[in-house]
Amino acid sequence: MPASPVTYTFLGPAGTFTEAALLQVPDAAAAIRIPSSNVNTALDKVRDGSADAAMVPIENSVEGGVSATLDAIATGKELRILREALVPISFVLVARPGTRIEDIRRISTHSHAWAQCRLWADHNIPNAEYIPGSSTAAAAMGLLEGDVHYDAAICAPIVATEQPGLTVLAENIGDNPGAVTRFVLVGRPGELPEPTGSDKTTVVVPLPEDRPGALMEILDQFATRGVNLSRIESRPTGQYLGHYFFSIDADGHVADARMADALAGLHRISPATRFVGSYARADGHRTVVEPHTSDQAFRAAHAWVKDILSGASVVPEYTSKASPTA
Ligand SMILES: O=C(O)C(=O)C[C@]1(C(=O)O)C=C[C@@H](O)C=C1
Repeated sequence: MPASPVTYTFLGPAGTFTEAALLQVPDAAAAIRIPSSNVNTALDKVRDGSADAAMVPIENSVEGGVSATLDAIATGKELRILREALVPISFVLVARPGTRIEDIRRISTHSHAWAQCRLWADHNIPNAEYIPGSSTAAAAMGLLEGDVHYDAAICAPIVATEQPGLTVLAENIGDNPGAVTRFVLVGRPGELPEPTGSDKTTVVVPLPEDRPGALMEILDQFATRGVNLSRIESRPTGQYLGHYFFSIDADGHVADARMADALAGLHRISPATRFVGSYARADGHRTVVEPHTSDQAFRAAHAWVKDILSGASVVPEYTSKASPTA
């Protein structure tokens, strides 16, 4: 990324959970921040150079993967995930002053937010019709603009705090109190973030067709090299029925020998495999490395093969003692 000025875009407007994620990036508060109305627009701004990076949601602990993001980074001009951010999610119900819960006939919010408040809504506003919104904050701000056909919105508490024109009718209405959404900062290909020992690598692997055991082969590339997976999802490519790609997060950095070897294996099986990034984990968990999959073990193994090719003696001592023919 250029030194300065940095331009970030994010799923907006101000007050979204995505903006909260962006503000975790150390230089974001002082940078130029441009809201985008959806994930595709945000990523296109990165592709065409009008933004240096975009913060977008990728995974929710209740709802799972954010399809719009998974699909957008799997296709089109290549992008790279540069870092991740975790945001604890809690929702409030807001309306214009004077509205009572029993008055609500129509309610708007982002589809992921709605999915996380469904039980609460079933119990408390069972007859309210859901109107999809482009984000939680956009739904709330719509109430202030007046030109909307809904009476209430579900959004982050900060929107209600900063907008005196909104009344909070209910707090903590999420069905899962511990809900967390994972966001990623996406930029253009360039220098990779340094390995930290607590990293994640994201790849997109199109499933080879008409090949029995192809998925098993893909998983095996990670398993035999001791690489743990933290997320794997299949998504349709959109080309035709039955054509899928896998979006995978694996523990470790492409600079780690075992990860590089696993990715090379994926490329052999599925040459259209897309590397989406190696970046520091937000939770700081260190990658567990078995001794036989360490960088040192890979170096020793490669040196051994090199010796074989050069004609050097490569018989380990214990074999010569154990074998009567040695
Ligand atoms: O609408 C927002 O505030 C967003 O940042 C989007 C989003 C999402 O896509 O999941 C982010 C976190 C919440 O889970 C709900 C909505």
